[in-house]
Amino acid sequence: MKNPLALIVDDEPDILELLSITLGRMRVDTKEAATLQEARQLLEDTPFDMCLTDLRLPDGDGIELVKHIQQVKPNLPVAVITAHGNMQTAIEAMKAGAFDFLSKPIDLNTLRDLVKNALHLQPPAPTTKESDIPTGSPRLIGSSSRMSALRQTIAKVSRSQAPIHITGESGTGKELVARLIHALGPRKEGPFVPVNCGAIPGELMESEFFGHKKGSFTGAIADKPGLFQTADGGTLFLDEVADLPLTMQVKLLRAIQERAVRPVGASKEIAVNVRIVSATHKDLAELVNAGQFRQDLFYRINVISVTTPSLRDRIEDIPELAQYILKKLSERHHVDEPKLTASAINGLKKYAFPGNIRELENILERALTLADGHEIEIEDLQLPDSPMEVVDPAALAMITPGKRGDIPLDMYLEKIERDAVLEALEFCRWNKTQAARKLGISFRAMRYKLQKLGLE
Ligand SMILES: Nc1ncnc2c1ncn2[C@@H]1O[C@H](COP(=O)(O)OP(=O)(O)OP(=O)(O)O)[C@@H](O)[C@H]1O
Repeated sequence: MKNPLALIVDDEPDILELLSITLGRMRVDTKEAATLQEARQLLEDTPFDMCLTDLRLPDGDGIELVKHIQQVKPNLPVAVITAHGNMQTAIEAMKAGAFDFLSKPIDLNTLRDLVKNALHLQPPAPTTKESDIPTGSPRLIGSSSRMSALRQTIAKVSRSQAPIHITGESGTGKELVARLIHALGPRKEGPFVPVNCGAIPGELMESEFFGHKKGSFTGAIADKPGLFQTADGGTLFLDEVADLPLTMQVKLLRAIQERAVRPVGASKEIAVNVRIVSATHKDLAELVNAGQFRQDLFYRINVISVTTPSLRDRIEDIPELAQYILKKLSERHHVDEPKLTASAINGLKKYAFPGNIRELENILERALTLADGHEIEIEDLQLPDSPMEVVDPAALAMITPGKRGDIPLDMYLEKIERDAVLEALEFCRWNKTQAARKLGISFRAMRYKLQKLGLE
């Protein structure tokens, strides 16, 4: 089999030599160019598998070459070599289409990882096809133009190593998108490690992220690897990144920039090779303006941004999504898959879905238990008239468990749910994570309930 071929562009002969020897040992052949002009010429008549370019070249800027490659060979993975600590240009290059960067002085392990990643990159797909998605990965349902555009973005960004920030309302599929980006990229054999930044108690945060040495604090009975080490070779998904306290934001930025972490109580740093994907339903730029999120970290994690559309913005996807969810639910509950009547579908299309697809899942799960027969009627959906309306507190106070009287079932159940949630929150001094645990529900489900009940 023929060796892969890399184009290496630098005007420093020592660096070219270092690159060609290292790549040669990995059985990757190289062709060298010392200027932009030479690189452009070689690209015209040689089919390369990857390109590695310095940013400062005698006749121009390496970013120009990145842009040129995006135009003439958009499928060719290109990485840039930057001066030490020059994160700004590294970010600029990734925004222009570079899949990764390497800082000087060149660390050979990082170089080898980068080359392996480049050569593993899948042939590009204009859209993510079912066949590209490894079995067991979640599916992204919806044929609307918004979803087709999202699929194309996922296919494109999954090939890059650049940090991705996903924004979108609650329940719109941000974690699902993060999982797909991982599953379609060169790190798919590595771990995908999701972490809910809002759910880790402040005092444990450093040790959770970076690990700790035995005896470094009371309760540290053994060495423990942190999330960065667990995600080594794969993707670390920072969900609800806006909830990170400022002190932790500084430490995180350092770990991302240095590509190394120091476990609590350890004297040495450990190198980690992790791709960062983050998400939040909050407006990070606004939090930066308000001084609640560090601008430097914002720039570092938001190199490429992806937005998940709300369900209201893609109503046409509701029938397909609803049927897909019903199929999953019926399999899980071992019942026949029911069909939605036309009026049920109409009802769903008119509903505002503040909790998006997660709310659709909850509505359908409840409907599946309520419906008798093979059809789900609009009544089985129990759609609230005004989803986010906060119920009159005086009316709610009249409701006591066990005495429903003439009170509509929905309102009655909501009151009981609200009381249970409030009781747990008060018991746990409004610590949502502990309250969720006490109620036996996930943190996500808790957040959804708080929003639904107007308690946030
Ligand atoms: N396009 C889609 N097709 C199929 N299922 C979807 C789609 N989008 C979201 N889901 C499902 O909806 C649920 C919520 O998605 P997910 O947890 O990814 O949302 P999220 O935006 O990360 O929510 P949050 O902001 O609350 O963390 C999951 O069960 C997910 O599988």
